[in-house]
Amino acid sequence: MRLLIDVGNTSLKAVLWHNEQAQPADINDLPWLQITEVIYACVGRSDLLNDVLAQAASNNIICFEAKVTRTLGDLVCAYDHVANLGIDRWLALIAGFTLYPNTACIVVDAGTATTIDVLSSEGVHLGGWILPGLDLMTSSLTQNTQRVFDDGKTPFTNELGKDTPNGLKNGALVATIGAIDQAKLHLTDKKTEQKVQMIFAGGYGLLLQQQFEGSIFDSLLVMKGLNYWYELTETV
Ligand SMILES: Nc1ncnc2c1ncn2[C@@H]1O[C@H](COP(=O)(O)OP(=O)(O)O)[C@@H](O)[C@H]1O
Ligand SMILES: CC(C)(COP(=O)(O)O)[C@@H](O)C(=O)NCCC(=O)O
Ligand SMILES: [K+]
Repeated sequence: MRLLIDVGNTSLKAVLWHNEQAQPADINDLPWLQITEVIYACVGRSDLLNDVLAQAASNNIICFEAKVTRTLGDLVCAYDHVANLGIDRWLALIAGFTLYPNTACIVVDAGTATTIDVLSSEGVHLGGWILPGLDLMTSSLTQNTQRVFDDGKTPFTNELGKDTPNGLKNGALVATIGAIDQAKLHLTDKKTEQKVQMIFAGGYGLLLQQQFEGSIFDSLLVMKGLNYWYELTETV
């Protein structure tokens, strides 16, 4: 089985991949005798990987770090400086392109930051945006104002705010929804009326997905991308 690790800015996630399925992994108690390789991606603190990579080395298990490249198969990165694109964004795009071939996609990964990436049906990454995640949007306001406060229990909804906590929370949500709506404008082709698949991932992915009809939430999107990255890269 394969150990897949995704280090974000809030948390490190690990799964064991076996028979085309993911099972949760306890990073402090790994079945090293059954692990064949470690594939990892990191946009957060790389020192969080020190222990696990040292354990892999002492078990003679090979480790691969996923990196962004200009192309991967038919997928083409929008950035000129490809190394600057977050690897988690590239992996989510790899997964979107593989799971929805020949389909234009909007890929949203809503964690510490919310990233929105636009992918043409041919696999051309047209670019994207980086927004503060919902928690960062609200905390930046509560920390930099005297009177804007959160009560820790008000949910994010798309209603108009009628007190400070729901003005704050709902403002963050609708700002994010509005940005995702803007992404659609970059794919709309009146002549072909192409289908656009919206794909959500990350800690706030399910909440955002519920705002868009016909969209999907895939909590394993980045992990699937890691797996595809390895399968598409290894043979080259
Ligand atoms: N059910 C949930 N599980 C995990 N994180 C959640 C959940 N709901 C909201 N969050 C928020 O999502 C963020 C973490 O998302 P995640 O995608 O793991 O981030 P990152 O990839 O940046 O580490 C945090 O801001 C957390 O508060
Ligand atoms: C935008 C991100 C911080 C998102 O990270 P996350 O919210 O998953 O922790 C990460 O993809 C990143 O560091 N990107 C580098 C900048 C870029 O993509 O242009
Ligand atoms: K993210």
